[in-house]
Amino acid sequence: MKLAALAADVLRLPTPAQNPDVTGVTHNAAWAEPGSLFVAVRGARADGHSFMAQAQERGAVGVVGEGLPQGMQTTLPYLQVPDARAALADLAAALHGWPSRDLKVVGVTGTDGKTTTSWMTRHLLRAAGLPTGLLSTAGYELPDGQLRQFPAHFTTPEAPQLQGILREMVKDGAQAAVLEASSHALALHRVRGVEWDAAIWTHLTREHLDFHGTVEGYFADKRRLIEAAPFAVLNADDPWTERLRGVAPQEVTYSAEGQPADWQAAAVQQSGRGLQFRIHSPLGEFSAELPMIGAFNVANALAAMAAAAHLGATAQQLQAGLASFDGVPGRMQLVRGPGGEPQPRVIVDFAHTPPSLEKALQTLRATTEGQLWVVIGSAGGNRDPRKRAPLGEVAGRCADQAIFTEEDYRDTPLQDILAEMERGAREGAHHNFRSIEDRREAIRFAITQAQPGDTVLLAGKGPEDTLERGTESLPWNETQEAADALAQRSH
Ligand SMILES: CC(=O)N[C@H]1[C@@H](OP(=O)(O)OP(=O)(O)OC[C@H]2O[C@@H](n3ccc(=O)[nH]c3=O)[C@H](O)[C@@H]2O)O[C@H](CO)[C@@H](O)[C@@H]1O[C@H](C)C(=O)N[C@@H](C)C(=O)N[C@H](CCC(=O)O)C(=O)O
Ligand SMILES: Nc1ncnc2c1ncn2[C@@H]1O[C@H](COP(=O)(O)OP(=O)(O)OP(=O)(O)O)[C@@H](O)[C@H]1O
Repeated sequence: MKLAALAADVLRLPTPAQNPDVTGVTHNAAWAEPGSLFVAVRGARADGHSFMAQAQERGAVGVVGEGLPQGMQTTLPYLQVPDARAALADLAAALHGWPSRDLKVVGVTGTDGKTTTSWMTRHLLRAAGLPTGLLSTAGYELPDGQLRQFPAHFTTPEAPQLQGILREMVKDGAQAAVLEASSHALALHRVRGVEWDAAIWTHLTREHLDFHGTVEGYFADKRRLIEAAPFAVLNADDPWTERLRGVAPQEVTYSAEGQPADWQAAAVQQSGRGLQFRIHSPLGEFSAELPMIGAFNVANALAAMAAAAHLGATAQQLQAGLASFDGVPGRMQLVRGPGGEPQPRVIVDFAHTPPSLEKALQTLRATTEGQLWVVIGSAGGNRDPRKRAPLGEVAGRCADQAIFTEEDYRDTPLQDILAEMERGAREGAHHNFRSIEDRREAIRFAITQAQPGDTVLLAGKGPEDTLERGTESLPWNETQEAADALAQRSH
């Protein structure tokens, strides 16, 4: 597009004196390419104007900003706007041809549950026959379902990356997209320029006050998603929902806790294999099976179903979709075994701090009839060495059997890490542990020794695809390792 057209049509500015062709837009000078427009953002740490020269060297053909700081100049055409981040988002959407207009877009916001609900929604939409893309903390997916990563990883990336990914989804045949919208993204206009079809609200608790200042500020930023959407899916169990009612032109509510709502869950049962419950909904009453752990996932499922139903999914499709949901990679992920004989339950989770390990083990304890096993290591290199002993203590205290093993020890002697974990367990007067250096062997040991009725938690690696051993980086797939060990058990 020509700079003059962007100035007039997108930024509502007078025609600039020079009129180069613009092929893209970026806020990061290091990412500028020949033909880029560089948006100089005044941030908390830097003023983007300091990087105009770098952007120009890389081929930028113009600069957009809120005004040149005193003493700074550029030979590039300079477009002055009232809000640089808003301009960045509008330009990105325009240069990518407003890809969200070609998609049914569902946004998900809230303090917890965004990633899980996004994954579930995209799975339900696919189960209903809609090729669907996904953008979440765990990466992004085109309709082919393969998880991809992008540089400078965010939950919600800056507008140029986000609009580029939406365009890629459209090119690959997506008809729908699910986007996790973080509060930072909403505050910093990263999702401005996305035309939503539905917005999901999970719930709100105190978080990120360093950035948003107050809970009110945090709420106001998150509320922006509901303000921008034509249809809202609101959590009747969350007190903040009272202040969201009537904000979107259309809305439905959901409740997993017996509140009056359009989508309700009743008779919730948790077992080792997942959740069972009844659903009362505008599509009728039906039963659901969800192979996930954690009662909060009932609420996430209701939200995902309400959004998918709005986009056309039927009750049957929702029911089948929930039953076949594989969870989010590496987040309390239930590993599917070979079937047939009873097996211990095996879970892969990325918990790698003492509090998250404790929470994961407590959650699993509630549905474990037999013994609870944990396989856990602690990273080396420049990673915090002070958590090693507390991890050992938590594992010893909260599990019946703890196996300490390697986890990306890098250049730190593995023996030192294991000795610290053992010390933590011993000082807590726990002696139910053993160390097995090789992670594969440790996993096989736990899974082959565990009995049906036991649970084995493989903690720390989650969805990571490498294992760092000294200077070596080995390909790694924890879920596959677990599935292989389960298969070996049944031979
Ligand atoms: C609080 C926040 O989100 N800040 C983001 C914001 O920073 P900022 O406005 O202070 O920008 P800055 O670093 O001062 O830089 C100003 C401008 O100069 C540019 N610059 C800067 C340096 C340079 O060498 N070259 C250059 O061009 C920058 O690209 C930027 O446009 O814009 C930057 C550029 O995109 C982001 O890197 C930065 O993310 C920081 C690193 C961050 O940690 N963000 C996290 C908190 C975040 O966004 N998290 C949420 C999820 C939160 C959750 O729910 O857990 C997310 O969506 O990922
Ligand atoms: N609906 C919910 N209500 C309360 N807690 C939840 C809910 N859903 C998930 N959680 C908890 O929050 C943790 C993170 O879930 P999830 O990854 O889905 O959230 P998130 O909002 O995407 O957070 P992040 O962006 O940090 O990944 C889960 O492991 C679980 O403990």
